[in-house]
This record gives sequence, C-alpha cells and structure tokens, in this order.
Amino acid sequence: MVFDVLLLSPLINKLVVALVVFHIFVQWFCFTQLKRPPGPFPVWPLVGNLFLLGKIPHQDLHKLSKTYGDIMELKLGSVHVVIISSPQMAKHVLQTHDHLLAHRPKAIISQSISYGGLTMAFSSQGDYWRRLRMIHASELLNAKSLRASKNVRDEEISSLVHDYFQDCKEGKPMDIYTRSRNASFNVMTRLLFGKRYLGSGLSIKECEEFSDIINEETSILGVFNISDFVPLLKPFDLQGIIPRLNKIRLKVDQFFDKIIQNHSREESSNRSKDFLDVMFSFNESYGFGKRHGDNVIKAVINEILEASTDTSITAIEWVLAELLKHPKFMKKAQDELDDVIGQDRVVDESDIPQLKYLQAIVKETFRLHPPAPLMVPHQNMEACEIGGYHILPKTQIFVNLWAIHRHSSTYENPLEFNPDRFLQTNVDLKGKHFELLPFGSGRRICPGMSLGLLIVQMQLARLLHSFTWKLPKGENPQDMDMGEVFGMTTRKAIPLRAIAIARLPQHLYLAPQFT
Ligand code: HEM
Repeated sequence: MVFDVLLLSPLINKLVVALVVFHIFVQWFCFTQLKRPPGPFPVWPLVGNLFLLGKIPHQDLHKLSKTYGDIMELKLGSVHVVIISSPQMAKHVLQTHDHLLAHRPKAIISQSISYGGLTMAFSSQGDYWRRLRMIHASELLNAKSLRASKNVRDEEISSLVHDYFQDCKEGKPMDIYTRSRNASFNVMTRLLFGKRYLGSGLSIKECEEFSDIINEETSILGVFNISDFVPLLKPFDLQGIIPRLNKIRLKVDQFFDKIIQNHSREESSNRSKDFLDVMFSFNESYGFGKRHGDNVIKAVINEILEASTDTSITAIEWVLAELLKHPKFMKKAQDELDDVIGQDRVVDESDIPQLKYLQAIVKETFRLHPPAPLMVPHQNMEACEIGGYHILPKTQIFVNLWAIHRHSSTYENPLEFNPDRFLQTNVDLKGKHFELLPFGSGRRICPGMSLGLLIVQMQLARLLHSFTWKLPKGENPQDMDMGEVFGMTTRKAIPLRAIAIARLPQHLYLAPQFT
C-alpha cells in the first residue's frame, strides 16, 4: 500500500532514481581511488548484494569467487564483507595480518547467546579474551587435561556402542546424529560439571529440557539475521528473532542457575575439582560481582557445549555418509582396524596414531564437509591491506573453507571423495597447512581442536570396528542425497539413518560401569 502511493508520485520516482544514480557514482568513484577487492557491481542502495545469497551462502560465495577471484568484496546491506577463497589468501588473513583481523563483529543473535560478548568466540581481542583462552587451554583442553579425562570418554563411547548393540538386534535403521550427540554431550557435561545428562536411564524431564535448549540455540545461531545488515529494519524484527532469543535466554538462565546453585551447595563435600570451580576462580580474579560472574559462567559453559558437540557430530555423520556412499573406503578402514586392533579387544585412544587410513578418511571428510564452512566471521578495526587490496575498517572477513578445500590449485579432482589423496602427504589439521583448515588457524584457531579430533576419531574407530554399516533396505549408495543445510554447523540435509550389524564377540559390547 505504502509502496503503491510512493510509486504513483512522479516527483518521488525521480528523486529515487537520482539517489540511486548518485549512490552508484559515489561507489564507482571510491572504488577507483583505492584498490579494493573486486566484487559484483553495481551495489544497490539499502540491500547492497544481499540478493546474491541464497539458502546455502558458502556455496553461493564459492560460485561468485569463480567470477571475482580468491578475494572479493561484497556489500551485504550496509556492511562491507570480504570473502577469502584460496589457501594463499587465507594465509594473508590468518597468519600475515592475523593481529589486525582477529576481532569479531557484533551480531544480534551471537550477542544475546553470549550474554553480550562474554564468551571466547564472541568477545573481541583483549585481556578478557586472552585469559579465557588461557584457562580453557590450561584447565580443560591441554594434553594433560585430556589424558586425565580419558576414562570419561571411554565410558561414554562404550555406552554408545552398547546401546547400538542392543538396538541393532532388531535390524532397524538408527539415527546416527542424535545417538552420537548424546554421547559427546555426556562427555562434556561430565567434564564441565560432573553430570551426565542425555541418553537412556536418566531423568527424562531434565534430559528433555536440556535437549530443547541446545536444539533451539543451534537452530537460531544458524539464522541469517537481516537486521544485522540492514539496520533500518532492526525495529521491525521481520524474522521474529527477538522473541525467540528472549525465550531461549530465559530457559538457559533457569537451567544453568540450577546447576550453579547445586554446585555451590556441594562445595563443602569431597568432590574433585571441575571446570565450574575453575570459572568461579576466574570470576574472583576479575572481581566480578555475583550477577555478572554467573552470566560469565553461563555464557562460557553454554558456548563449550555448543561448540564441542554439534561440530564433531556433524563430522561423524558426514564420515559415515561418505563411507556408506563409497563402500570400498569403508572396507579399507575396517581392514586397517582388524590389522591393528584385531577382533578380540576394543580400540583404545592410544591406537589412533597407527590408524593412518582412518585419519586420511577424517581429513578427506573435513575437506569436503567442513562443519563450519565460513568459520566464525573475523573483523578488522582499522583499515589494512590483504594481498595488495585495501580493506576498509570494520569489514567482516569470511574465510570460505568450502571454497578453499575445493581449490583446483591444490587438489586434483577436488569434488571427488578420495581419502587416498592424504596418504602420501604431511598435511595435517593443525592450521599450518592453509589448504585444509577445518579448525581455522592463527590466534582464533579452535581451542578445542585436540578434543574435537579425539571425539571424532574415537567414535568412528569404535563404530567401524564394532559394526558393519548398511543403508536401509531399498536405498542405493549412488542415489544417496548429500545435500547440506546451512546452520551454525553445516549438517546433512537428510539426517543419516543406517543399519548396524555387530562384527565382534559379544563380550566386547558390555555396558560400562560409570565411575
Ligand atoms: C570437529 C570439531 C570442531 C571443529 C571442526 C571446530 C571448528 C572451529 C572453527 C572453524 C572455529 C573458528 C576459528 C576462527 O574463527 O578463526 C572454532 C572456534 C572455536 N571453537 Fe571449535 N571446532 C571443533 C570443536 C571444538 C571443541 C571440542 C571446543 C571446546 C571444547 C571448541 C571451542 C571453540 C571455541 C571456544 C572457539 C572460539 C575461539 C576464539 O574465538 O578465540 N571447538 N572452532
């Protein structure tokens, strides 16, 4: 109605046309004065290049990079965005100019979920962020802490294998993502505050509460919020995001408040120190009051749970999907497991270094299906240069792993799933080889890389060693849908369901005795 009135007025029409022409002229002028990265032209007022992005942005950006190059600039609404699509350019961003480009943009959803930027991923570089990284490294994620928590991982994986074994007798297809997620959630909640939450035999109400929170958070974190890019639209909240965020925040508050209270009550008893205790000391050292301190704890614990489970389970689901699609690689992995482990014991974490083929499969899957294909956006506060191009201050930098991992300068037949390509190379996943960066690189590199890798490699080793996997009757490997759905992590659009058939002696499937 409003648009109709506007369009009917010739004067307003002329004014709009004049403004658009002026806007395009200003852009052209600025563009020719400074050497800015190439990008689609013209850039429309208000929306910029927003209409170029569809449902799966990393794939759209990959296509655009074929026209505009390995570094390109887009304007999404009023925000300048630079997209990095080659290993060489990624090295400029994550190594050469890392110190300038490791800030984070403030977005409505991430600010709310992180209690206003109190988490590691969404706080800007500075003392608070540095100290958070330090305590994560020294108290939870370093080699010594990982060795100390081995029994927790062993128990949860054995429990997962036991559950699969019980259910596989019926020969029904099983949902891989949900089961695997429960196992790694339990690992994390036990490390963080000494409690198992998800899975069989536990308080149904608490489990459901917890599952709900996590599902809602995962789903909203994957929403592309138009108000972040077109601030004029912010008051209208066209996607109805604010009420959803308020609801989530209330649930997260209630859930974690209970955990913090129970933990404080148990303080006097003789339990061993966990990560919540570490966070209480962190708050004390900063002199945070009760209210702010509790928010810090809720934000940080919530982030670890989100960051650690969805990413690793997404990877596990993709590996199994690729192996079901390419049974010859599944056979090679199982032959290796039989050679190294045999069939009269289960896999142990100490076996992983010898499982070279399994490691190659994991690398190849991370290459084709990086769980976070656009990483977490970086930002520069000051103007700088990348690869000879001028970058305006406060530009959002997206490193497109999906494009980098398919770059023809590095990979032969880049679209083909072929783990053998990693057998003769020294390329690892630790952020030093810019052609394979599923965990990022530089100062923002994923602090949970070692734990994430352990979860992925161990679950896969146990699942492949313990079971033969088949697609449900009537489903053909060649016809398997490998489509993606964009979100906080990029999952398989059609969740994988597969049939497991036990392949080891029965006593290797016993339920663990939880410590
Ligand atoms: C397969 C598993 C995982 C993958 C693929 C993964 C991937 C990533 C990526 C790509 C980033 C962004 C790097 C950047 O922006 O430059 C990141 C950041 C982060 N990850 Fe992970 N991650 C995994 C597991 C974990 C685990 C197990 C934890 C915690 C226990 C964790 C905690 C974090 C945190 C806190 C950040 C933010 C770091 C910062 O901004 O300083 N991740 N991860």
